[in-house]
Amino acid sequence: MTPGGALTGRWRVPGDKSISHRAIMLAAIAEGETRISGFLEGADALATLAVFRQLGVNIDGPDGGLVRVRGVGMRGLQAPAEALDLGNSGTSMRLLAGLFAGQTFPVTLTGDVSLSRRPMRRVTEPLALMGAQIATTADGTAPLVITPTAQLKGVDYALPVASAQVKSSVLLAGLYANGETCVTEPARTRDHTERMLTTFGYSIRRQGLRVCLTGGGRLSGCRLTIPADISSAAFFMVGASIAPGSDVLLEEVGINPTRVGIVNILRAMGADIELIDRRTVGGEPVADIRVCYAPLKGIQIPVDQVPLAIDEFPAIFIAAACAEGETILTGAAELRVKESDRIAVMANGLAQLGIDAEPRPDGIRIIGGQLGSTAATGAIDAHGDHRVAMAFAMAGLRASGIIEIHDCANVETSFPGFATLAANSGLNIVEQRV
Ligand SMILES: O=C(O)C1=C[C@@H](OP(=O)(O)O)[C@@H](O)[C@H](O)C1
Ligand SMILES: C=C(OP(=O)(O)O)C(=O)O
Repeated sequence: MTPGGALTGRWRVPGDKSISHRAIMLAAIAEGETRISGFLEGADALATLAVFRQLGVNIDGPDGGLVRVRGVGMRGLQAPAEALDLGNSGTSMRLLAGLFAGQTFPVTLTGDVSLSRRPMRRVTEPLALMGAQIATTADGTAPLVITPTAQLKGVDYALPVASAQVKSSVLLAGLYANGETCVTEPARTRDHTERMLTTFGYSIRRQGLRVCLTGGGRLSGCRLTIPADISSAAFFMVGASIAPGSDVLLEEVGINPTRVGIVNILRAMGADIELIDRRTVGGEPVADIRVCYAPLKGIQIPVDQVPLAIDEFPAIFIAAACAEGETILTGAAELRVKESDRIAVMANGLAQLGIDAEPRPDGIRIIGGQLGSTAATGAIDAHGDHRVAMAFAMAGLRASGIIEIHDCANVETSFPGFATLAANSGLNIVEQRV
């Protein structure tokens, strides 16, 4: 990365990762065919797709974001010949643990080094309350070995952490359980599972923070269009906000209210963001997002925005480094159990660039205004975390020297083609494969 530049132009970032996973899962167990467009052809979503092929589901594509799934119905999945490797994808492992808990065959779920370190008891414990039998390592991590149970039973579960993955895991198991399954969240988290179940014709009841469904129903294949991923758009929203002269239009981005923390937080910092032509695509609200450069100021990030921006904090920390004054994040301990410990890894990277960043158990304090004014240059270790790598790429717009980002091949998990798109939009970035 050589310093400087501005972002300009209009483009569509790849499809939403969370929605792509769910589209394949529900299409596979639906009756009839589902045609999906806008599917994310990134490693995480492809891992979910490959799993269902191993379970005997006939899937065409992806081809230019188009996927055709011939659903096998609730009871049509077949035993896989070997363990299912989910790579780097926490969403795949946690949601599939729920979906597979109610099957009649055993399944083993494995992942890469990062995924094998992440906590899985948050799903195995509520699933055990439903009668599921899932073994983890002594540390509560993958591999997950799922042994079939005669019949799952519904549960009324209060989530201890605000996690859409845990909520979704329990709801997917609930499809196979006797009676009603209810989940109550401590704070609203992304609701793509609930929306998509509705799109596939499954009845969901929501009251405030509580969502319920009754097991034993069926899903009907449908047509789905997946919006562009706001979590991928976030890097360009931050890049355009921090680089003078920037003016970008990000097309057809999902603006589900459970995902718009990045817009709310950047606006509170003074960003110039306009949501244009709001409409609904595939059961999800979308808009074109225009972002122009504007000077940012540091803020205390409202705690209620944390679940709504949970994957965007690496990018937000770069915005904070460029803002005037200090930014404080609290209530975000979950960041420590993502693909990397995003508080520690980001604090180390910011320190490497000469920025004062004080990590805390549940957040961080960042003193802004230093990027560009210090000898902001150096080698950053992304620790294999796609979002850390892309966040530091955007820092290049304001750094005073070359930034080298190491261990960043996993960018492909959520954003295939990121470096090319970023270079075409004005970032001075060169990809080197080792
Ligand atoms: O349900 C989902 O698709 C996701 C939920 C979030 O995880 P948690 O449920 O652990 O907060 C998020 O970080 C992840 O990238 C995707
Ligand atoms: C946390 C993330 O994904 P996952 O949990 O699916 O690995 C992410 O994409 O930032």
